[in-house]
Amino acid sequence: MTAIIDCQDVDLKFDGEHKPILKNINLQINQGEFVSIIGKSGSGKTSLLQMIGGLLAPSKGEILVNGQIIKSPIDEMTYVFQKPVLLEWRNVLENVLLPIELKRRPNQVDRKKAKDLIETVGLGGHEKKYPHELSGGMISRVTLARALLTEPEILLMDEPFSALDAMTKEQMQLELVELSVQFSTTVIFITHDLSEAVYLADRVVLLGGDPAQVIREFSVPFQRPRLKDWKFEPSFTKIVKEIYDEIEGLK
Ligand SMILES: Nc1ncnc2c1ncn2[C@@H]1O[C@H](COP(=O)(O)OP(=O)(O)OP(=O)(O)O)[C@@H](O)[C@H]1O
Repeated sequence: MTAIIDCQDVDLKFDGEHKPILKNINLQINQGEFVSIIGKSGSGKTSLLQMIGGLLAPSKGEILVNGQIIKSPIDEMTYVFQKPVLLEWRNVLENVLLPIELKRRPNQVDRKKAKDLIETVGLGGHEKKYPHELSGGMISRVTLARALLTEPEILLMDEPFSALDAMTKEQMQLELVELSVQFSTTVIFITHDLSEAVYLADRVVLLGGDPAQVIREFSVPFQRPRLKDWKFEPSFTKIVKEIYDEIEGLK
C-alpha cells in the first residue's frame, strides 16, 4: 500500500536554536488510517503536525502527501487547532460554511451539505445560534462539521477535545471515529490522553528523546468504529498499559 503521507528523514530546527527539536522522523501513513501521536509536552508533536500541514518547513528531509512534496497548505488537508476558532459574528451555519466562502459563494448544495453535517454532529436546530450561545462541546462539534464540509482526504487534529469535559469528550470521540470511517478520512490526532489515543487510532506513534524521534509505534488491531465499552475490556487496557510502561521507561 502506498502511503498517503510520507515523512522522509525529517529534521526540524528553529532559527537561532543550536539543535533540532525533531530528528530523523520517518513516518508513513496509509489512506484511511487513523494515527494518534503522543509524547511528553515539548516533544514536537504540534511542530510535526504543522510540517505535515505545510505550515512549517522541515530543516532537512521531505514530507510527501499523495506523492507531492509539501511546501504550503493544500486543499486535501484540513487542520483543526487545539482552540476552536469560530467567528463570533457568524452563526453556526455561517461558521460551518466558512471554508467554502473563502473560495467562492456557497450554493444550495453547499448549504444542504452544511446543514446535514450540523445534524450529523448533533447540532440540528442550532444552525442560527451564535458562538456565545454555545457550550464548549457544541463549539467543538461546529469545528468538526466545518472541518468535514470540504470532505478533506486528511484531517490534522491537534488535541481538539482537550478542553472538553469527560462525557462530551467521549461523545465527540465516538462521532469522530464514525465520521472518519464514513468518509474514509485519514486522520492524524495529537493527544496527551493515552486512552483517547488507543480508542481512536489504528496506530499510536510515540515521540520522545531530545531531539525527539519516533520511539515506538503501537498497532491497535481492532476494527473501527469500536464499541464504547471496549474501553473496559482487557484487550484495550493491555495496549494502554504497554504504552504507559514505555513512556515511564523514557524518564
Ligand atoms: N517558533 C518556535 N521557535 C522556537 N522554538 C519553538 C517554536 N515553536 C515551538 N518551539 C519549541 O519546540 C519544542 C516542541 O514544541 P511543540 O509545540 O511542537 O511540542 P508539543 O509536543 O506539541 O508540546 P505540547 O504537548 O506541550 O503541546 C518546544 O521545546 C517548543 O518550545
